[in-house]
Amino acid sequence: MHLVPGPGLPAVLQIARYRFQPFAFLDECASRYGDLFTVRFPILGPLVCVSRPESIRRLFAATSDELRLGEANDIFRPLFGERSISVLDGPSHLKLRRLSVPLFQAEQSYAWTDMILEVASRRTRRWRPGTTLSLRQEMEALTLEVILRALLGLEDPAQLALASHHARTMVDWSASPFGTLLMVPALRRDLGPLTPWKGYHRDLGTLAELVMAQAARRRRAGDAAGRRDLLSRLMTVPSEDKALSDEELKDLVLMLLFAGYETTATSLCWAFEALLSHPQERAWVEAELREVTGGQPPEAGHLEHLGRLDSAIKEVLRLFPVVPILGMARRAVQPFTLQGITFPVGTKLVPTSYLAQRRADVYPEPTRFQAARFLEAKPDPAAWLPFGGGLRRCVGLPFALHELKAVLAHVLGQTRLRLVSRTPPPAALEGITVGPRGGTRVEVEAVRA
Ligand code: HEM
Repeated sequence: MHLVPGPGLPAVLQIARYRFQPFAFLDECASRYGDLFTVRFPILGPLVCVSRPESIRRLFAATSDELRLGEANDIFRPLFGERSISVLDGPSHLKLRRLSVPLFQAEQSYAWTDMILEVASRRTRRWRPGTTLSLRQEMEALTLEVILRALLGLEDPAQLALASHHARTMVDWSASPFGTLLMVPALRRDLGPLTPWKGYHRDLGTLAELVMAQAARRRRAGDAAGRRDLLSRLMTVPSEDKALSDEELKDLVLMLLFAGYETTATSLCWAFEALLSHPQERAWVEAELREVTGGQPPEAGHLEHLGRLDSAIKEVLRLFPVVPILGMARRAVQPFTLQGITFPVGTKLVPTSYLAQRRADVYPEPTRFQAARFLEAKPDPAAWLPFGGGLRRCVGLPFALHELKAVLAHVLGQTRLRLVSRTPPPAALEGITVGPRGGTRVEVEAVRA
């Protein structure tokens, strides 16, 4: 298939560069080939990376008769489930979106603030001054607990620990050096208990059983209608024609779990990397936090007054989008024209957030971390797309922004942390997201509450 130029390296070397140096790889491609180029990855094939805002606007405005993300994600079908929102297109995809988007709207997400702050406070109280810790591990444990409680209404510590264990090991399989093997169709079979396919599906199966057991408990108790966890709310959708089958319910809940915690944990790591290595920006954010909370642990009512923190979070997501390419491709189902080039049916086009968000023609001093950048300015959806856009924009966006804010408000206000390394870490693809390599190790200097 003739596409726009791109690196001539063999596909396995391109995926290796993307895995170990994703941002550097994309920067090099953009400086050599401009704002439209093709990368080639094994199994996924050629991906045309798009970073000009007018072109991204066009991708996001496309209907499912023009571009399809589910078809481009076909490879993930055996990993996420046949009925998973990420692999569907057209009416079946819209049905799941119509059901799930309202669950995460801003007012709904605010209802979880006390729970999120409680989890953050309980976990940070365990940190001991003088010790070092990996914020990646801490933030993953925190965001996993938050999503399990919000999704399944799990409160029992033993059940939470069991569900966390299986969710964590399932992601570990895909993050391990052998995880790439999950993508190779020929290896997608049971080759023994220690192989990725078997291990991944064992954990996925256990989580699926846990979800369905929780759903069965709600049905037996007949109390789903009165509960606010997302599983119960998905089980009690208002009209018959919208009701989910058990299979749809399971795949949707597992997808929300899968999509909803590592993304947030990795974004938190980038936020700590950025704020802890820019003392002036951090002091600017913390001054407002102190003024609003009086130095006390933040409460739900405080968060709406933290405009500086909102702006800093948007700036972190601009510089360090955790999903820069994989999972974002749209497959053309009819010839699709961009920048005067007509791409044939089958072309996979990717809105490339990392490059779009660092364009000098949109953002002055594009590589500088400026916490105040979005204080007055509303981001342009075609140049600020850490959550994607159009028909496929992240379902959990308001929840994720709110969780990031609550956790950062608590940790910045109630602890004193110092980055162990003074050198900014390179990015690396770990799990399903691109995060700071090395796990963001910090020394705990003080913990207040
Ligand atoms: C900082 C945290 C997060 C980031 C950066 C993020 C990013 C993304 C991105 C880039 C996409 C693809 C969008 C596209 O292709 O246009 C996506 C899709 C999705 N996200 Fe998130 N996400 C985050 C948190 C969450 C949370 C908390 C949930 C739910 C609990 C969630 C659920 C989903 C779902 C279900 C989709 C698929 C939407 C569809 O295909 O229609 N995400 N996310």
